[in-house]
Amino acid sequence: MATINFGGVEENVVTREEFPLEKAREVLKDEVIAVIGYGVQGPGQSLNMRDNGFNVIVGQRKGKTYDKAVQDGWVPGETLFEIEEALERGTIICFLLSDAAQIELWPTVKSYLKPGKSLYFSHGFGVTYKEKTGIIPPADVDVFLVAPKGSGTSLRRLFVEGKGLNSSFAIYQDASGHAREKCIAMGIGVGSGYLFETDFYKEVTSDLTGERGTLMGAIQGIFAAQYEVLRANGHSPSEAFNETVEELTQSLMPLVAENGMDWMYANCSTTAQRGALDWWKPFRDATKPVFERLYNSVKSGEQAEISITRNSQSDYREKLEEELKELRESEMWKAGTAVRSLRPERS
Ligand SMILES: NC(=O)C1=CN([C@@H]2O[C@H](COP(=O)(O)OP(=O)(O)OC[C@H]3O[C@@H](n4cnc5c(N)ncnc54)[C@H](O)[C@@H]3O)[C@@H](O)[C@H]2O)C=CC1
Ligand SMILES: CC(=O)[C@](C)(O)C(=O)O
Ligand SMILES: [Mg+2]
Ligand SMILES: [Mg+2]
Repeated sequence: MATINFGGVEENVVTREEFPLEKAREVLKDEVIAVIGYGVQGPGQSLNMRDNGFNVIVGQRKGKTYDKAVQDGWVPGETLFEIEEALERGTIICFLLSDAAQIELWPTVKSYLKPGKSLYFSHGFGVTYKEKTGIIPPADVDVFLVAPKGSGTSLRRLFVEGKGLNSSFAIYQDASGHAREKCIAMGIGVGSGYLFETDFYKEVTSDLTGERGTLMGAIQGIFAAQYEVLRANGHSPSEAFNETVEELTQSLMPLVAENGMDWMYANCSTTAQRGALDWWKPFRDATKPVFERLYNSVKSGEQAEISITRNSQSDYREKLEEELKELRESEMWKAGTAVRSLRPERS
């Protein structure tokens, strides 16, 4: 493992240089990797592994996503199966159903986990909250996770562009004595940039915090707050949207991604820099109590409970769709649709 200094703290990470694809292929050469579920992570991970030369099959119940798998080149009866058949054939079972659906399917999955097989997750959820999920793997299988730090959609896109998403990895149970190398080989296979080590509990608590926080929840909250203030003060939707979202995603965040916050600042006016440097701390102080409340709610298991209860309801998809529609049809995001359609490359 390479030891890298992350802002003063040394961490061990696995890079593609030290664990090249050929090594990953060698480690997994006798394995049949069964990707169960073809939602968001399923396609990204299975297609990347297939293109990387691994022996991959997909298990998906019939329906829209099954059809999508066929369109993506998975062949019924050869590389695409009903879930139970894929579970039977697979030696590494990648449990990539939604976290709530994993609970329902667990008894079935468990019945196929013969000694020597491996159980792979992309989230620490099921095992960490085992009192709520009932997911308790048998002692004679390897259990590990690789959690790409981003959407399965980006995992695939970046792979196709020759780039990668960073992933965390963790070993929960090493029955064979080879869990670690199998896990890292899977991480390389799915198209990770570098891999950093964690445990199931830390993965799930940081992940639930991140997606509720700056990655998804907080960002929408802060966008909405600024947009509303601008609109209340007479600014047009176009002006408010551009000054809240479009400039961030199109101009400034790519600069942050490339070289960090200070570099983005340095590429803006001194007027902007003066203001940003004065205002970031008040925003930090105002939101920190909310982040603390969020973290405590994750830590206590409350967020997992909500997620399981809500996402296990039979009409959860319709309800999610209603809430997404409310966002989509808010003035801010309708303005966004119009703004995007006017981007030169789209019009
Ligand atoms: N969405 C993402 O990009 C990310 C997801 N993860 C984790 O990866 C895992 C998979 O998540 P997603 O890809 O988002 O899942 P998803 O919500 O897209 O669902 C995956 C599949 O589950 C199937 N499914 C749902 N209910 C079922 C049932 N009762 N029986 C049989 N099949 C059923 C659906 O047909 C779908 O193909 C989760 O543990 C998630 O936390 C981790 C990182 C990012
Ligand atoms: C994309 C990702 O990593 C998330 C936000 O944690 C998720 O989809 O669960
Ligand atoms: Mg995540
Ligand atoms: Mg997540």
